Amino acid sequence: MTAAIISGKLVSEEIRVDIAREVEALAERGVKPGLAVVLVGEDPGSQVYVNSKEKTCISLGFHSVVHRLPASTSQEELLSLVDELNRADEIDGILVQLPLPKHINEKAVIDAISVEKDVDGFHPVNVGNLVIGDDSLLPCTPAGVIELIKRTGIDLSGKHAVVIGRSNIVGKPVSLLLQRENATVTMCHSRTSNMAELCKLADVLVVAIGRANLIDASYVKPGAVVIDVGMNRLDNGKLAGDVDYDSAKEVAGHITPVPGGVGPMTITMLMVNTLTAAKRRHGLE
Ligand SMILES: Nc1nc2c(c(=O)[nH]1)N[C@@H](CN(C=O)c1ccc(C(=O)N[C@@H](CCC(=O)O)C(=O)O)cc1)CN2
Repeated sequence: MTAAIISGKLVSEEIRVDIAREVEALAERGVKPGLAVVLVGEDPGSQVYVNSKEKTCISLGFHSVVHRLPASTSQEELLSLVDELNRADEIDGILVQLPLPKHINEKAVIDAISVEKDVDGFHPVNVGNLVIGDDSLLPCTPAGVIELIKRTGIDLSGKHAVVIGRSNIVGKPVSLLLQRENATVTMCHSRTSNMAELCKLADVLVVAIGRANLIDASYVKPGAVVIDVGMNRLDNGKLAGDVDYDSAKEVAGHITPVPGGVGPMTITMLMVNTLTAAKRRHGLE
């Protein structure tokens, strides 16, 4: 049996309809959610993602500001812009596109963003709140992963989830969010010796390891939900996930494609966070 495809594109469209409706309701109360995106340098991938964020903001009726700065921008100049955006009344969310040029300390920049406007969910206070289970702005890709699993209708409670990858922006937060849903979570990484054996036990397998097509059917328990967070650009220019889709889909129950799976959810959850931040700032949540 071939797996059901979990389309991040379709789920994104559904969520965006709800967001647009909420934006209309907020407009009646004189509130327009505002997102500021800061891009430093000319990385082609980042330019595409930032353009897409700007377009999505506009299509949803958000106030959108994009600061495109040269690669030569100093850390002080960037911190001064963040400070300005922290104080700007029309801005509810701030996102500094990563990666930043090497001469800028990413942590210093993330730490400078106001916790309430940190729509990336990367600020240490938001990360800490995620760890202790308090309300916080959640990192967009991990939040998108959970949303995609929930929309399969499968209850995560009591399920065994295996997460491959322990990065701060995907693996660790995904594992915390899965635990929040009462899943039993196993973390695998590059030093895990019996990875295939552990993956084979997973009801839900989330792969964020950054190696194209590494996970094939031999890692997948029959009927499992397979979520591929990988985005690897191949020499032929094509995008490949970390999961060998054609092989894994023959064994999995549900699977996300790349492109069109987790990727589109990253921007959608950013819009959800911006809406949440706007409602909170205006006491409307
Ligand atoms: N400050 C941040 N920087 C970065 C983040 C982030 O969440 N915050 N994530 C990534 C890039 N990213 C958003 O910024 C992002 C990546 C991919 C997609 C997406 O829709 N991908 C498509 C394929 C697009 C393509 O062909 O290249 C898909 O998977 O279908 C959206 C957003 C790093 N930086």
